[in-house]
Amino acid sequence: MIGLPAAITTCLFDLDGVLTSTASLHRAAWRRTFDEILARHGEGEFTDEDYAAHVDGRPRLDGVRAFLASRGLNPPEGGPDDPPDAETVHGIGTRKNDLVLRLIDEAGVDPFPGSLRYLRAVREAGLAIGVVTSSANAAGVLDAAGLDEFVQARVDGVTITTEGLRGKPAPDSFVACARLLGVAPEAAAVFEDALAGVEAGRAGGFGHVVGVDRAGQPDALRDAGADVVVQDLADLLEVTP
Ligand SMILES: O=P(O)(O)OC[C@H]1O[C@@H](O)[C@H](O)[C@@H](O)[C@@H]1O
Repeated sequence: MIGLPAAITTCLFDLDGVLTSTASLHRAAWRRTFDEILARHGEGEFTDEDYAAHVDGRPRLDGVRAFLASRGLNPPEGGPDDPPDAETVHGIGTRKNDLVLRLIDEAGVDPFPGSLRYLRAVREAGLAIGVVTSSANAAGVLDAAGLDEFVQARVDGVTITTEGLRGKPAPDSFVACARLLGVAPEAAAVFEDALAGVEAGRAGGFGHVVGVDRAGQPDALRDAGADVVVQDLADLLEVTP
């Protein structure tokens, strides 16, 4: 019993905040990075609402552009070789990445216990498993969390850049992972904690979209297109669809 419609043969999981608790580390690193910029421009602090609306679930540089634009700030693009102190989109992204890698290193990476139980149940039920994340750090996080053994296909921030995919909330990364696993979107379920990710699942025509509410925003997840909202993936083990 995995709490999914019978037509679903494949599960596509977001990583940070769905399988691992690293979402809070990303949010903390973004907050520190942006607060320093905002203070210099006389702007109010970066809030959880800012994170949910502009940054969560999106590729790194999209998050930099979208959030700063929401405060009327539009730094130059710069390039991937910009140093972390450069006031460019790339420099700011690198600054945040240095910070999040340090936080991940200090805190370590653990899967949510309920997510681990759910992954085991999904595998036992014979469904395919993919991971779809905007993070370019996914390989290291999956390895540190000990989750590699479950993952049959992965589309991450590196794939998004090298293949020129549009990031969430566009459905491209989920569609690419479904294609890698050889299934149509209607046969796949999407599991997401970010509003942008839920929107991507809905936009891609996926068969079932599960919103995972880690931030106290069940209504917003439903409004973004979640078919069902749970607090923890293990809640689905109790559900009769
Ligand atoms: O900076 P990274 O590791 O490539 O991650 C990009 C984004 O990945 C998403 O999974 C997170 O929700 C975002 O907070 C993060 O900004």
